[in-house]
Amino acid sequence: MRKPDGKIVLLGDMNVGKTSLLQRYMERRFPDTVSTVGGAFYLKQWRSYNISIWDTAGREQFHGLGSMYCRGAVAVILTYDVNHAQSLLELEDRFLGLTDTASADCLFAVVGNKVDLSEEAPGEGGQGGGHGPGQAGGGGCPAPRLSKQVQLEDAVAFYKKILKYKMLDEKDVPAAEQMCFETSAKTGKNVDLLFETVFDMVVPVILRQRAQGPPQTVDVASAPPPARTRSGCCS
Ligand SMILES: Nc1nc2c(ncn2[C@@H]2O[C@H](COP(=O)(O)OP(=O)(O)OP(=O)(O)O)[C@@H](O)[C@H]2O)c(=O)[nH]1
Ligand SMILES: [Mg+2]
Repeated sequence: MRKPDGKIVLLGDMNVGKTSLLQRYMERRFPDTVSTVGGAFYLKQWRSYNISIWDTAGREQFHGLGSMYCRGAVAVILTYDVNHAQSLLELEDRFLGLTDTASADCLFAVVGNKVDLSEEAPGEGGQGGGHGPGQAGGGGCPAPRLSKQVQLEDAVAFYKKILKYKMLDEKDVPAAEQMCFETSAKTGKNVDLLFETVFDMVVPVILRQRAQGPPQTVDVASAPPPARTRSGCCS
C-alpha cells in the first residue's frame, strides 16, 4: 500500500454521526452503524494525493486513543450533533486537547451533523439516532421535529476558540465561514462539500510539508493497532 501523503481525523462525541458521514461520502449510502471500537480508516485518492481519513470512537473508554490517531494529522474534523448542545461543549472540553499531536499547520473543520432531524416537516422524520427529545412519536401521531440546539454562529464561535487555543492568527488560516459546516449524513446534505473543501485545503499543507524536509506523512503500517480496524475501499 502506498504511504498516505496526509492524514485527516474525525473526532467527536459518540453518536454524533462520524462513521455515518464517512460512509455517506465514501460509499454513497447511509447504512446502519454500530458504535465504533478503536478506530478505522479509509483511503481517498484526491488528485495525485493519497489521503487517509480516520474515523475514531467517541466513546469515553476509547478517549485515550484519540491523540494517537491525531499524530501528524493535516486536518481534524471536529463533529457535533446540531440537536444536542452538549456534543459541541464536549468538543471543547474533551476533544480539542487530543489535537495537540497533530501537525503544526493542521487545519480544523467544525461540523454540525443531523440537520435533517430539525429540518424535516412534521410527520416525515424524527427517527434515526438523535440524542434529544421529540423522537417518541408513536401512536400514529406526526413525528415532532427536534429543536435545533446549536446554531451555525455557535460553531463559528467555537472555531475562533480553536484558533485561540492553537495561538493562530485568523488571517493565517481559512475563515470560520469556510470551515464550519452543517451536514446530514442521512440526506447527504453538504457532505461532499465538507470533505472536498477539506481535501482541497490540505493539498497546500502537504506540499508545504514536503518542501520543508522530512515528510510528516503517516505510515498506516506503523500506526497504533486499533482494537478493531475496518479498512474501506479506496475511491
Ligand atoms: N437522522 C440522522 N441520523 C444520523 C445522521 N448521522 C448519523 N445518524 C444516526 O446516528 C447514530 C450514530 O451514528 P454514527 O455514525 O454511528 O455515530 P458516531 O459518531 O460514529 O458514533 P461513535 O462511533 O460511537 O463515536 C446512528 O443511528 C446513525 O444512523 C444524520 O445525519 N441524520
Ligand atoms: Mg462511529
